[in-house]
Amino acid sequence: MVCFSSQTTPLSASRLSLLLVVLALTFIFPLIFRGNIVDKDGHSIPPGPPLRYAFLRRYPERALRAWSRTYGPLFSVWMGNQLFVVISDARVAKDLLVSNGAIFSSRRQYFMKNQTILRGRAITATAYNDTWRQHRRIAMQLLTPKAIQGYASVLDYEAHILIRSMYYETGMGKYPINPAHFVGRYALNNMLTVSFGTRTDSTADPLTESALALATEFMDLTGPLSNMVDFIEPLQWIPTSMRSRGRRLHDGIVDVYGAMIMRVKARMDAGEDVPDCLVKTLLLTQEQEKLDWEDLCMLSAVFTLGGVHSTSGVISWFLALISSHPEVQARAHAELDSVVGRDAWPGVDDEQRLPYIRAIIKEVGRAHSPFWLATPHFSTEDFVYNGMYIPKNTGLILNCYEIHHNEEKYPDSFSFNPERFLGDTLTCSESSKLPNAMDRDHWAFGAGRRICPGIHVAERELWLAISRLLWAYDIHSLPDEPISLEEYEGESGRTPLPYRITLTPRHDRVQALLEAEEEVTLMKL
Ligand code: HEM
Repeated sequence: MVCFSSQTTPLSASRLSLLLVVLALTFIFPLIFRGNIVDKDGHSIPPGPPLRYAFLRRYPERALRAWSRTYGPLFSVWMGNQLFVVISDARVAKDLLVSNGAIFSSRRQYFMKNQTILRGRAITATAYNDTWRQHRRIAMQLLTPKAIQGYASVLDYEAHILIRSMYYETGMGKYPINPAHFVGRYALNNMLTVSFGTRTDSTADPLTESALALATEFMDLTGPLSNMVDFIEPLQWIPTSMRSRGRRLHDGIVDVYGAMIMRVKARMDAGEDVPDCLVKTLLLTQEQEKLDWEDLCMLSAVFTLGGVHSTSGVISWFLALISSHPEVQARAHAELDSVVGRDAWPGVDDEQRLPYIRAIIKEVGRAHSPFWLATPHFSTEDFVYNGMYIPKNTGLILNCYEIHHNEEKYPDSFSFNPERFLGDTLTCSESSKLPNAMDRDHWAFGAGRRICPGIHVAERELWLAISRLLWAYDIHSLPDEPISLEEYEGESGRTPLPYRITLTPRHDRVQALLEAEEEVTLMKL
């Protein structure tokens, strides 16, 4: 029984320190260690590491891989007060993100990406609601296979310019180059075409230069697990440099893309025949769709933010990998010579006839996905999966790194081996709809209702660039500059570290074709 007396005795020093320790532990413990949550039927959240984390800055995919080895294909990790479950198995990914897409298709409102930079817009930052449906529907008008036919000649032309600019820039194969600039401009021009019906000859155009700089800053600031400010709320109230960078990026997007929209509007107002593009669609339907100015700016930016680094990153990885795998390259050259020959280069219609080149592209996407953690989904209802509780408002991470290194599906998964995709005749989009998750080629484009809407155009871009680079060149690394395949840069989008290669024209027909095609008619842009 506890007695209270009016006569208090002073606490001894040792009791006081014990009390302080208890108090400190009561408040600090829950900040440091994981919490368990149990539903009304006693199901616990999936197991996971004992600590809470403020951020996982460098190579988060490696930490997730190690944890999945310990805790299994569905584990949980606390980032501050935010619970994430990490999906490291294709079957679990399909069960949750695809079959239960009605529950697992929202987005967490990250402080940096969603609240500060994109302000809940630009499709990718929008919660699973009617606005998201509306914005995605508008974007899809430009991204379906049928819509792509409308600008197919421009994609073809850009692939031509890519091969030709590399040809002359290397002095017809004499000098090495860093390909990043060339593939960056290729992907940028394709996205400028789809978004604004325009292109650039030089990335030195101030607006395009700014658009590229914004895309790079976006990648740097939006890693799903890399920003402490996303997980420690008090940091959001004070003026940190991260917060200022995020705000500057938001303003930059509105200014730069706003100016680009105004250019299109001026052309339309002047009665010019502006080609079909996202911004034309937005301007023509702005009233009917009730889109405000910020909607317009964010929607017009999203293809460049999402579709440049990613596509150019895959092509950069292709060039890095192919230089270090001469046997793969020799086989690709042999296939090209026997199927399309040397008088013409491969086009879209040749895709099914060149299974090895298709396999190379899929293998690059598997071995070096630009987004190892995809873009986290967010749950909008409580759910129990295999006896494990996934509460409403949980972030779901598609751990592509681990899924792409599943030895059952991809034996010897750390080696680059296109042969594993021979016999796969489906596009990535078709493959994502296969009933058996283990049959899907890879998960680089995400999953379920949020799957990358740019998948068709990205596949077309990759095909045109990679098949023609192989047709035109012998691609080599420099003897004294080995290319690192281990290291990455960028926080949310992975690209290889800078490297140089030589591109030696494979035969005389390369120059003949590049010069003959100089007259390629570019759509009136
Ligand atoms: C190789 C190239 C590309 C890769 C690997 C890629 C990958 C991804 C991934 C992983 C996601 C998240 C999917 C999810 O939440 O499950 C995504 C979303 C998105 N991507 Fe791509 N992407 C690529 C190219 C493009 C292109 C070319 C465009 C535009 C034309 C684009 C536009 C978008 C948009 C708007 C979203 C947000 C979708 C939403 O939240 O509903 N992407 N992409």
